[in-house]
Amino acid sequence: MNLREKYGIRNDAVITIAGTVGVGKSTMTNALADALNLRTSFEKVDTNPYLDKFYQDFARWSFHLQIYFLAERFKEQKRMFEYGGGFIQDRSIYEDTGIFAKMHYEKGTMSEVDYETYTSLFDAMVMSPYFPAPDLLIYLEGTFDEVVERIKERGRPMEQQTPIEYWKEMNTRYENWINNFNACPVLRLSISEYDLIKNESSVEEIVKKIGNVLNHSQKYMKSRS
Ligand SMILES: Nc1ncnc2c1ncn2[C@@H]1O[C@H](COP(=O)(O)OP(=O)(O)O)[C@@H](O)[C@H]1O
Ligand SMILES: Nc1ncnc2c1ncn2[C@H]1C[C@H](O)[C@@H](COP(=O)(O)O)O1
Repeated sequence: MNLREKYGIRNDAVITIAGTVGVGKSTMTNALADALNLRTSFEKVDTNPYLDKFYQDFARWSFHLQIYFLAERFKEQKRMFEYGGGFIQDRSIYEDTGIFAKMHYEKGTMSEVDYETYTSLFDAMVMSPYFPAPDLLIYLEGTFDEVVERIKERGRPMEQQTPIEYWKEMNTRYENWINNFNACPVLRLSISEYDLIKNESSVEEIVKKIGNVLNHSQKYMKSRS
């Protein structure tokens, strides 16, 4: 019996991994997809035509970047829908609007009219049938120092040049955002409690927690019967 069956997790489950930049979402996505034998849905960073430019000039590129991310996430959402689920997703669409677009608007690096255009497009897309909420959102949390250390260690040049205040602001926003998030069940994991790199077997503990939350979720149980 594999881990997914052992902990009663369905093969059409959609689990999204949320958390601030560098906290370990991609690493977790890969580890869980392997352990549960589910597909992955990643946000592509290397082929993003706006990301580098955006980090050099937020005000000039923030709208373009948000529209690009929205289009990419919509395509991924459609792909997951067409497969009938069975995915681990690296970052939720809820973070684009709830964290990034909002932060740039409130900090003055996205204009009001651009923000309104973006949010109306977002609302129209997210209310479509391609957007059922995921079965579970796993929120990865770490201290600010741990996260900054990981951003440094990963070494993406555009992120190294970004002032530390940007990551601090994002961290604070994430804490508020997750405390108010209610679109689907949430499992919070502290990154100091596991180490997927040095201790591969720690993934089973996480799968067990996922099974517990999913099997207590009404929506999940209802669609099972
Ligand atoms: N469990 C972990 N223990 C130690 N380092 C980790 C762990 N998960 C991720 N990392 C490291 O932290 C950095 C950021 O991880 P990544 O998965 O790319 O984050 P994200 O997708 O959230 O931006 C990478 O250098 C990665 O190797
Ligand atoms: N919606 C977004 N707006 C601005 N920047 C974003 C958005 N989504 C992702 N990003 C950035 C943050 C990182 O530099 C890369 C990849 O994110 P990561 O958390 O490392 O997977 O894209």
